Amino acid sequence: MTERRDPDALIRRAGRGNPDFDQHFLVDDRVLDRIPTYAESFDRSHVLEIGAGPGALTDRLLAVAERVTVVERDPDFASFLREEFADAVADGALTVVEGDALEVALPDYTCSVSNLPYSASSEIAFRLLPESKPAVLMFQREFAERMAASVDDDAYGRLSVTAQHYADIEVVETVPKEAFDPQPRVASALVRVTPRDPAYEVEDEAFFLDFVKALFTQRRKNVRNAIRNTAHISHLGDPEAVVEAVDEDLLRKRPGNLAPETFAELAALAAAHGEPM
Ligand SMILES: C[S@@+](CC[C@H](N)C(=O)[O-])C[C@H]1O[C@@H](n2cnc3c(N)ncnc32)[C@H](O)[C@@H]1O
Repeated sequence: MTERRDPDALIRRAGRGNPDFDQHFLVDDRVLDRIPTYAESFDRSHVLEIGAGPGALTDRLLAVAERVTVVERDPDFASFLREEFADAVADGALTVVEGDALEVALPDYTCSVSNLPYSASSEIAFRLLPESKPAVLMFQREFAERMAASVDDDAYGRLSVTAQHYADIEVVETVPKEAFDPQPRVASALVRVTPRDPAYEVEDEAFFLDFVKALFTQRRKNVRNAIRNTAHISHLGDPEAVVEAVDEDLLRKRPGNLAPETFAELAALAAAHGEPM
């Protein structure tokens, strides 16, 4: 492999990151070199990178992808990237989009590989997940673990059910804060996102996601009370009719102990009996 750009030298040329703008740049070469390998099984012909900063990851993505599109909100880093990677821009391998990843139109990419800005990582993840494209994404470690958690894990919750509605989610590597400059306060983790249909049928996706959100606001109550107490969030006109339609054993469980497919069963009963508004 050709020598990749030194991340510290890129930061010296581009300017240091400002933590107030979510700018924690990866400086550990081994982590940077490994990230594209987690996307080896994906179609890497057009990679989308959200938040490129001084471009250390961009450099590694250009080595394996036919095309890379980066979205960078900071105008100084966007113009630095255009200069630093002028050859790749000129031959069409790199497109630099200056703007907010929550607002710009996304290109027709094949997979996303990104070290996300943490304050917007949840919103960006839930912009990418419904696109049904594979991804390798860096999050705060705790967030990554909640995304990937199974029903028996302590970290299991609304985030696990909603993220796994769209894809298989696995934590492929935890990354210590020392791998960044400036260092964040907490550790990070890389998550691999492999889109697939859920193992259950959902007729009305928006209602299902609202219903899951509603029940998890009462994760330690039993399902009976959680359904009764959250009709304003799940928009149910008749929550009592749902309680009557649900099996007694299930009503005694807690939302935090229900597998995604059980949420789907409950949501179907709620949609059929609860007069969703
Ligand atoms: C955690 S840094 C990652 C930088 C680089 N990819 C790396 O790994 O070193 C996140 C980057 O996202 C940019 N950013 C922050 N909010 C953004 C947003 N809403 N849309 C696009 N980029 C954003 C920041 O300016 C920063 O360059």
